[in-house]
Amino acid sequence: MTPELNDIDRQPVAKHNPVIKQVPVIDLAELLHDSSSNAALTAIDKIAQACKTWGFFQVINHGIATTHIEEVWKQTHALFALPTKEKLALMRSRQNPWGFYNHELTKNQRDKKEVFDFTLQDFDPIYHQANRWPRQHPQFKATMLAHLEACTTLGLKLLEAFCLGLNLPARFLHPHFEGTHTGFVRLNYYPTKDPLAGISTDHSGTADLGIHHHTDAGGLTLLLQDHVTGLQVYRDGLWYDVPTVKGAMTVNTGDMMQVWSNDAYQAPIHRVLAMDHRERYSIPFFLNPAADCLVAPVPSVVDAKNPRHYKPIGWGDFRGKRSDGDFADYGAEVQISDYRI
Ligand SMILES: O=C(O)CCC(=O)C(=O)O
Ligand SMILES: [Fe+2]
Repeated sequence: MTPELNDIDRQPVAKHNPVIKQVPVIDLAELLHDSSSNAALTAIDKIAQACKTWGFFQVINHGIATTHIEEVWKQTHALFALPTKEKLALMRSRQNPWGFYNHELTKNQRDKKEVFDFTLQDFDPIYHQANRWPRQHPQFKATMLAHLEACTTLGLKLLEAFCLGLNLPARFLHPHFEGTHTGFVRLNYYPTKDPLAGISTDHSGTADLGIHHHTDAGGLTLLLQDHVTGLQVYRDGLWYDVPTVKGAMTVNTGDMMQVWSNDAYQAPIHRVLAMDHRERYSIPFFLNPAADCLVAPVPSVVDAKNPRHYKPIGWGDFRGKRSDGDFADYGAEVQISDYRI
């Protein structure tokens, strides 16, 4: 499929970078310790404000141990350093999206990256498939599953702040997630060389970006970035760099949060530049609702002046279609705009 001529990815990069000043770095210490304290209320306010503007913010003192994060990075580097043949043995398929992939598409264009995806062990109510794990690194599986769990705990805490910011009870959305969520972790590797160089394949379209522009499909995303910049967010016709902050996790809202909030919160359009000089790694965790969840604007955020903007979206179906589009070109990728009233 030919990309649209007027592609968002061809818009200019901002000369000044207000993201650095405006995407807040929010200290979660008080929120995690005593969510009714004044400092926690300030943090909740900042989170809601960020969700209504850039859709991005960074969190520090997020409760995930530095030693754990270091181990996650170590295992991530080791995975992508495996010989190509061994990575290809972990390759995902259309039926089973878990494992390695080196020619992922975003909006039907090939990304210059390699990825490795996994979900909860023995719980996959959308695809009913098993995780793939590398035999060569026995510690990998335990480290990664611990990471999924740590991110889930933090993600559910942030979900409370997201709800409070919409004047909903803190745990209003929890029934769609707790014990039933379909979240997953992705390891991203952006090499300087095209990952398909030297591999014979019919997927040879140019990969001119690390990830082409997209919004994340689910509730919210918790991202570990390494020290190499490359992530950019799109706003009003311009692209802005999202800085890397040592020890922080970068958070952004996803499509389902935009739908629940009836557009009060924005799922930001973002992308990653192609790495030409320095390789880059990142590790997003996508907190996604239960497979059978029907996502629709929350009644209390809708009124006569601000009617419902979306028809209900069956999460399992939406996610399945998005993952198909990542795998291969099956026509236009599904978007929440397809459900707009
Ligand atoms: O690599 C990054 O910083 C962002 C990755 C991302 O947007 C994604 O995997 O959806
Ligand atoms: Fe993303």
